[in-house]
Amino acid sequence: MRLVELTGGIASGKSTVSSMFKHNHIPVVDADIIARDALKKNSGGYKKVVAAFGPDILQDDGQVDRLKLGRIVFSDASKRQLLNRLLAPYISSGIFLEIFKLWIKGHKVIVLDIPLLFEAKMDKWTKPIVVVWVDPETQLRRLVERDNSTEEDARNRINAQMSLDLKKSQADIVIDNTGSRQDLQERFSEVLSQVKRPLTWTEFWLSRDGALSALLGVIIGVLAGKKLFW
Ligand SMILES: CC(C)(COP(=O)(O)OP(=O)(O)OC[C@H]1O[C@@H](n2cnc3c(N)ncnc32)[C@H](O)[C@@H]1O)[C@@H](O)C(=O)NCCC(=O)NCCS
Ligand SMILES: Nc1ncnc2c1ncn2[C@@H]1O[C@H](COP(=O)(O)OP(=O)(O)OP(=O)(O)O)[C@@H](O)[C@H]1O
Repeated sequence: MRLVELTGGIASGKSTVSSMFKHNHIPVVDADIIARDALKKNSGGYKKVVAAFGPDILQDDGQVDRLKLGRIVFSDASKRQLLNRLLAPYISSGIFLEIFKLWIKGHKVIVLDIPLLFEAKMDKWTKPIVVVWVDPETQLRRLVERDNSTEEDARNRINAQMSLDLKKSQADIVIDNTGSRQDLQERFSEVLSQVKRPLTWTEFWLSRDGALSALLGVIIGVLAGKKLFW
């Protein structure tokens, strides 16, 4: 099994690239969706976060007001660390469960869309690491336009993450998404062929079919050994 990491900065274009993978029938595990589930009303993460941040972060319907919580954590590093610490176990177990479900189905290449891969030190488990990079001005402009947010809120969110240049320096593959969508599509086609190249032996043994072949090999070996000795 090949675990391809797709990461980058906020609004650098990860979701846009992950849609391209899905269009090419490669499954994507989206950590943002798992993190959203971890904050849904009455979930374990929700209870811990409400206990720590107080009922002021709730909407009238009892759900977490994400905009409000975002304003709090993206302008205060210690509160952000607290939120990360409370949700981390739910997010990592959610990611693991999704990978396991896809493994059971026999998928050999799985893309993990994890924005905070490096910050969470999860980068040792995936290969290759694909970083979607944009220049800082484009990132700020796209973030403000997409979220209809103030420039100050957008800057706070960008500054809450490790610098995109540092992430780029640790990538196996860089997708520069500063240009047009057409440029991105062309670069994506090159990346797709790298991601879909044949599995290495190690990747094969880690896939469901590889594990079943190994198990079958062991069973045959044991049976053959018994026949020889009895
Ligand atoms: C603070 C929250 C409620 C704000 O929700 P909101 O709907 O406004 O944003 P959303 O969840 O869509 O995140 C958008 C982007 O913000 C960035 N981001 C999210 N959480 C963080 C964080 N703790 N630190 C730095 N950047 C973050 C990511 O690039 C993400 O793609 C939410 O982001 C959250 O619960 N964050 C903590 C969980 C987490 O770490 N999520 C990232 C999964 S790896
Ligand atoms: N090459 C491009 N040209 C113009 N707009 C783009 C391009 N790529 C992405 N966008 C737009 O930029 C915005 C950010 O992209 P996207 O949502 O894919 O980023 P992201 O990295 O997934 O963000 P987040 O970290 O918040 O999840 C979106 O509105 C998207 O439509």
